[in-house]
Amino acid sequence: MNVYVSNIVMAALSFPLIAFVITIPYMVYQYRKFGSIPWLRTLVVYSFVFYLLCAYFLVLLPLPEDRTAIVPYAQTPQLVPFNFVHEFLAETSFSPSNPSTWLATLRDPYVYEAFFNVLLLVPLGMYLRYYFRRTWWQTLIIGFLVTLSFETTQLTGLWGLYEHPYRLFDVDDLMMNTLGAMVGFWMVGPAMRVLPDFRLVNEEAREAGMRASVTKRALSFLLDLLIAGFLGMLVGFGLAAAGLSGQETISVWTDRAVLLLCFVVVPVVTHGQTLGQKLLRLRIVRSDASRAHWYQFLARYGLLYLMIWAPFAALSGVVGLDPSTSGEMGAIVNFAAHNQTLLVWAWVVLMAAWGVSLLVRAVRSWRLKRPFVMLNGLISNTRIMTVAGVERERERRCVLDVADVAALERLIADDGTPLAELMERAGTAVADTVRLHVPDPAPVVVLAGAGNNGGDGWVAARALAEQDYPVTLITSDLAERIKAEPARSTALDVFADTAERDLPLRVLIAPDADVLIDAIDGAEAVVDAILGTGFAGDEVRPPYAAWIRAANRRRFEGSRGKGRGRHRKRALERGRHERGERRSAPMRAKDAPFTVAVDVPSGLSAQTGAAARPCLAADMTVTMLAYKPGLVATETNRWTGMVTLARLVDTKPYLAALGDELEDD
Ligand SMILES: NC(=O)C1=CN([C@@H]2O[C@H](COP(=O)(O)OP(=O)(O)OC[C@H]3O[C@@H](n4cnc5c(N)ncnc54)[C@H](O)[C@@H]3O)[C@@H](O)[C@H]2O)[C@H](O)CC1
Ligand SMILES: [K+]
Repeated sequence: MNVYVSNIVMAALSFPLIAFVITIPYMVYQYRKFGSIPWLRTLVVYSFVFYLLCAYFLVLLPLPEDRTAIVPYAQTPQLVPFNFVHEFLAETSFSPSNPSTWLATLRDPYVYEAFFNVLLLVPLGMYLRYYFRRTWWQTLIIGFLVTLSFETTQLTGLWGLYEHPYRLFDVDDLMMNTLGAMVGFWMVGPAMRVLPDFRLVNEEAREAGMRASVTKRALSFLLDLLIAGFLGMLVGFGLAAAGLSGQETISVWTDRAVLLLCFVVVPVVTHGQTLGQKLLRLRIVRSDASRAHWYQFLARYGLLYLMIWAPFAALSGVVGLDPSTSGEMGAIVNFAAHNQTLLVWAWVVLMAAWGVSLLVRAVRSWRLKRPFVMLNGLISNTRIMTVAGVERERERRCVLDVADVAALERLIADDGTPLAELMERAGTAVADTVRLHVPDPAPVVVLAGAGNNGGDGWVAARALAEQDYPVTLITSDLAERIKAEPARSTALDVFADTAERDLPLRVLIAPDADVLIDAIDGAEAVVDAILGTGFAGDEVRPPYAAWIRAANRRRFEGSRGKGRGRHRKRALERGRHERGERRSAPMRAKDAPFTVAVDVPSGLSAQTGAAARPCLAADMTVTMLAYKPGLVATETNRWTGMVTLARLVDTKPYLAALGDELEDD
């Protein structure tokens, strides 16, 4: 037992070293993959590393003193399966009918070693299922390979480091370890219902990763400094080889040249990325997310260099002053030389104030979730954004009026991609968004209006049902009575498909309030495909108003559970659930379904951003082809939630054509 404990203590002592080594690569990997690093993942990953360390130490330590040591019992591999059972039965006085022998059995090395061998890989099975999302057979294979790596390391005396094996290769260990991985796999199953789902954690990390956080920028800067330091070292070797190593001025200027290369030349070549930024998917752009010019990179990093270098140069100037060599500047030099302590103190205070102001701005930007802008960024009019953030910012700045979106659709259709195909892609994009936020099949309600926005909803409903999500589609009318095209033909298609392929999609036509509320109450996701760009007016007409209210009530008040239908219905009829319409934004209920609006939240004018009564509040809006003015208007994000763009096609050429067309007008 003592050996076990001391090995774990060893692991705990060496863990900080390993953590130190892996932290920068870990951060770079996470930032590249997700854009941000949730603490939960760090906890899981580092605990996993710690666990592996413990496991390997447990099977490999203690090491023999001497490379040539022969540990007798370890020399012949034990290849008989279940040998430990035979040995145990042969050597023990265990009797099932005699309780007094039970305790002794537990203390028997054959028993507790087998038990520990199972225990050893239980955590591995847990991590594999929970964090790495492996299936049972993958866990079985990985568990076996890990234990095989233990046993072969033992058999080969740490891969030849020792001349003879110093621990026994035992088939029983292989079996017990693998069993342990499987036990862990099964054990973690029930816990996964309460543990956070990492697919959602990842999704949130991706959303948060749109921001160029201070840590991410600091890390990229650190990487750049490391790269510049390394290059500087190479240049230093070069100078030494050329016999120029002693020359102070040359090395100062070569250092500056290296900095110029890393912080100005490289960004010019890469259109705004230093190597560190490239690694972390950051980019230097102008404050409006457009491409920055070379002189802006120069200004940005030149100023930073001055801000860092100048105070130190000034300080060393003051400290190095010699009053006896005073020339023309005599009076000043004399003053500085005689008041050095005072000047150094003034310098310290100034630098401290600068440091504090940096800190305050960093904390402020963190609290207010606004980007942290440094002084040199302000002056050079440059910002560091994530590559994804730049993309989004550019999309947001390319806003199309609703009429222009219609014109764009026509251009695309004329070019051979019909509206029905666009609708197919739009609906699929919405279904993909739902699947990202509700990764396992769960009830979904699709509210589909009678226009083409509703058509997108029909496609999304089918796409989700194809992935085994039980979908309830709510429509005001029979599919054949829909007037808009291609919504009508699409809806008929989906309807026929559902019956033919027996998809889990039920269609409710103009359901009464109770049925509607029950469906929404039981949903994990709601798709709002009621009204899109075709909506006009200050009021949403029935029946859609009631649908929107039901969705908002569920969002802000949570589920009322079953059996209180009449109460809910009356409350609904009295219109008491219009919190979403009030000025102050109410809190989203904890258990509210994920609500995604198709193109624009129903009741919100895509053109003006004015919210009608009622207006649906969504967690996310997937808008088609281009941003519309209403989506970027101030104060509309309480209805839209986060807005993402589904391009559907490469719109660039069409946008250019549209621009020409508009100019001609
Ligand atoms: N941009 C694209 O690439 C694509 C967009 N698509 C989707 O189509 C809608 C626009 O469809 P449209 O048929 O023009 O209009 P809507 O469906 O938004 O609405 C028409 C529908 O609404 C009713 N209505 C209007 N005002 C009111 C009101 N005040 N109260 C109640 N009802 C109202 C009207 O009677 C009609 O029935 C766009 O948003 C996209 O989602 C396509 O998928 C193709 C690709
Ligand atoms: K909508």
